[in-house]
Amino acid sequence: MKEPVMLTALDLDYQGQGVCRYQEKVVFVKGMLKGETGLVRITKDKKTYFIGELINLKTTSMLRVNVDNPDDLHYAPLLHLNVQSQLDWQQKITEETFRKIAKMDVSIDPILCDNRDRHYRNKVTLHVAKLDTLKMGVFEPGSNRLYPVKHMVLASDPIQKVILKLNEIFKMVQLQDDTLKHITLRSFQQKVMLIFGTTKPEWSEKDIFLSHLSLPIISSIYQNILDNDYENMGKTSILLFGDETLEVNLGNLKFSLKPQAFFQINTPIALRMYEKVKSLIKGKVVIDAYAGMASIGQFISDRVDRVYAIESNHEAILSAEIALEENRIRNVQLIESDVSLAIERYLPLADTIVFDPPRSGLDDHTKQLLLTHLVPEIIYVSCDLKSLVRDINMLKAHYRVTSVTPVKMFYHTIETETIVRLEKM
Ligand SMILES: C[S@@+](CC[C@H](N)C(=O)[O-])C[C@H]1O[C@@H](n2cnc3c(N)ncnc32)[C@H](O)[C@@H]1O
Repeated sequence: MKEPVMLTALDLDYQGQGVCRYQEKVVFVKGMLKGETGLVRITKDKKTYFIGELINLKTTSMLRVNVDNPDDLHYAPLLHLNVQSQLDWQQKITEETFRKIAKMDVSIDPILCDNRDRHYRNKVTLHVAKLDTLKMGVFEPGSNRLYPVKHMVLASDPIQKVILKLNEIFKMVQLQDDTLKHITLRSFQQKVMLIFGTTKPEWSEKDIFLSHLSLPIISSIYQNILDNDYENMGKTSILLFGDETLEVNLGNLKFSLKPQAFFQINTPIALRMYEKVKSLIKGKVVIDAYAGMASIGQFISDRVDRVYAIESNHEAILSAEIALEENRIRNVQLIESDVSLAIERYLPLADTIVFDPPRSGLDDHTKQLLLTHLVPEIIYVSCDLKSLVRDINMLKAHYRVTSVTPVKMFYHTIETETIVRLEKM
């Protein structure tokens, strides 16, 4: 459709897009907030809905805040919405998702949040693509167009310093070797672990980076060999410089992170989330499933008799072993396995199971088992509302939801984190 049309957004959907109506169909428009009117070009007709592109706004919402660099919206798509409205939006989409997918009216607890909405990310992955020379930036979700990143408002200060340095290198040297695909930066306090993701071990421009990256805040540099095109991290990591691990603290606990070990990206909020999980648990023998470095298992270990922590990533298990030793925790047993393979053996031993799966949620085998071997209590921590509610929809025949707590882990983005407690009926 060539001629732009004037539309008003009636709502803000779960992907942070304005929801308008045109010719009896819904139009999703990125960048529009509820109540705003603007000139929109319909770019795609998808049978049941349209996709529109905002040309300009005629009226703006009181909830809108000024964004200095519009390119930041590619990785922080809610940056133009004030923070209180982001919290309200997350509460609302949590309630709606339960209603739409599971046909459940649940009462939602107040969202767990703090007042640090910028520079909170302790981990950032930037992508590298070859244009005339190599460029470093972010991809717009769902596209392979790279937007160069100079300053990242969500990244921690030390990560930001290293991004600036990397930009200088990209500008100074006309890099050509597209073996380099990703750059991941992890930080804690003033230390940064830098991980170059390459398609193969031979990488001709490695020494250029090593000779220019002499910042005191960089405590380690790794090269990680990618196993495929769609994951940011492969199984093999080669230490090029510095310490093997990045030392981090979570409350009184210490962890030594290896490049692939999962760690929550917003440390103060993660601490509040773990405190909440701990306060919900009533059982004494707990399975920590999808355990990472068994951070939840270790955090709750002083309140329970025994924890079985199940995790499939070998580096995460190695990091967990070191942490258990350092933290002098004796009642957490690590099980290196896929959850779907180990769950059958451990489920009959436990009275609580904590799930914290990746975005895809629980596998069918695990869900079937939960319906035949009823466990008294399930705490489900999830970074994906849809898979969480889809799984609860299946479990609701035998479990009742007793609390739902949204967590503001990812300010200015459409990512959500939620804790749900279920108990056997
Ligand atoms: C969202 S993280 C949660 C980690 C941990 N609970 C925390 O708070 O740090 C999910 C973890 O599940 C692991 N994982 C993914 N698929 C798995 C599977 N099928 N079986 C066991 N672990 C898995 C990942 O390696 C990752 O460490």
